[in-house]
Amino acid sequence: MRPKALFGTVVVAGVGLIGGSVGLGTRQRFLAERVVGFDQDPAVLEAARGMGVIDDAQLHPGPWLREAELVVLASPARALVPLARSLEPFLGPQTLLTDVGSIKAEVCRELAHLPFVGGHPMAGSERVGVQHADAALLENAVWVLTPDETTDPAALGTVRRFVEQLGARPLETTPEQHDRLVAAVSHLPFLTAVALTELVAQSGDRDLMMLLAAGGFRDLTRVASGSPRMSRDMVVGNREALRGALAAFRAHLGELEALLEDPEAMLGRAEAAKRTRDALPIVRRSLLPARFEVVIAVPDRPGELARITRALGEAGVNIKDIEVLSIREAGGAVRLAFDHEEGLRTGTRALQAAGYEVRGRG
Ligand SMILES: NC(=O)c1ccc[n+]([C@@H]2O[C@H](COP(=O)([O-])OP(=O)(O)OC[C@H]3O[C@@H](n4cnc5c(N)ncnc54)[C@H](O)[C@@H]3O)[C@@H](O)[C@H]2O)c1
Ligand SMILES: O=C(O)C(=O)C[C@]1(C(=O)O)C=C[C@@H](O)C=C1
Repeated sequence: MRPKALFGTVVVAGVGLIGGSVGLGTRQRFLAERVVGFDQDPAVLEAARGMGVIDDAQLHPGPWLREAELVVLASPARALVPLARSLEPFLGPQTLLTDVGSIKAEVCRELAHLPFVGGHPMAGSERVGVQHADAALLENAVWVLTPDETTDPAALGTVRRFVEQLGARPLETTPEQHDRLVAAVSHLPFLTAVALTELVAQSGDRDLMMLLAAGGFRDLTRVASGSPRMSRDMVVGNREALRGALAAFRAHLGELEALLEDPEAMLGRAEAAKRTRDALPIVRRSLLPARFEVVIAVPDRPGELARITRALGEAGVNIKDIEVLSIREAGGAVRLAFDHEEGLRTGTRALQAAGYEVRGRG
């Protein structure tokens, strides 16, 4: 009784923090019949399979790729184009490609001959690798899509639907506009974090400074704990836009230094900064707490919600919260939260007995 998925086979190429989160979201929300993970590291693939991030694993490109309807490229940015080139000879005529890389102009230019739609989820964490993958990372995140004049509108529509069904919010820009915007809001913050950590690491008072570092230093340097290779690729790959942002930032620092002699003017700047920071939109990652939750595939038929609640009610399981994740033509997915471990176990059994396919939020 599982509704037809959006895709047959989805391939995630590069099963790290972001690729793993895409794989988890795709599986948890029943967006594909099968998720195949492709990575250069066999240990990553083994972990991904163990965590339920992927259904199958592949270490080398090959004829298995012909089945793919969607390939999500999720390696560090400098490897994205070579990775796509290594997969290209094996792709079927129906295969659509997208990516999650932090820079867009170069990858969109180099892959313009393919059915490719550039993408970048504006979400992540300072953690590295598939073991930290979490589908909730992508929920409610702005996900930039960067079509250009070579992009097929139907391909763009398909990738937009995929992103929406993962729970993210697609937003379109050109590849060049994307790279200018993220230079200021993502890449410059990373370089600032590196500079701040260097300042402390190279100080004669390093050990004392590390002890005194409270929220200010920790919040401002958090992204320095992310994948060094991912971050290096991101800033080096966007160096032109980043140079402009760095020049502007240096000018701001210079002005602020001068205002150390002018307390009133400094107060004005601090007040303006507070207004800007406080106006950042609040991102609601998930409606429900991730503990004691399941997602079930629900066919589009009258009375389905009543069947679900009856099955759980008869098993004596209390539903703590319920959320409709996606509604597709043939049905969708519903997330259910229970009070405790026992509710989760009994609820899962009752839903399976009623014929539903149940997935954990793992
Ligand atoms: N980390 C973030 O916060 C974040 C947020 C948004 C987008 N991104 C983008 O997502 C992509 C992945 O970043 P991540 O943080 O998940 O990195 P990660 O280091 O956690 O994972 C990268 C994975 O790619 C694999 N890999 C590397 N080269 C490969 C190749 N040639 N072929 C196959 N697999 C390969 C690695 O083994 C690893 O499993 C990057 O392009 C990055 O710019 C990252
Ligand atoms: O660590 C986080 O919270 C992030 O969202 C990471 C972050 C960012 O700079 O904001 C890092 C790189 C990406 O391309 C997108 C997001």
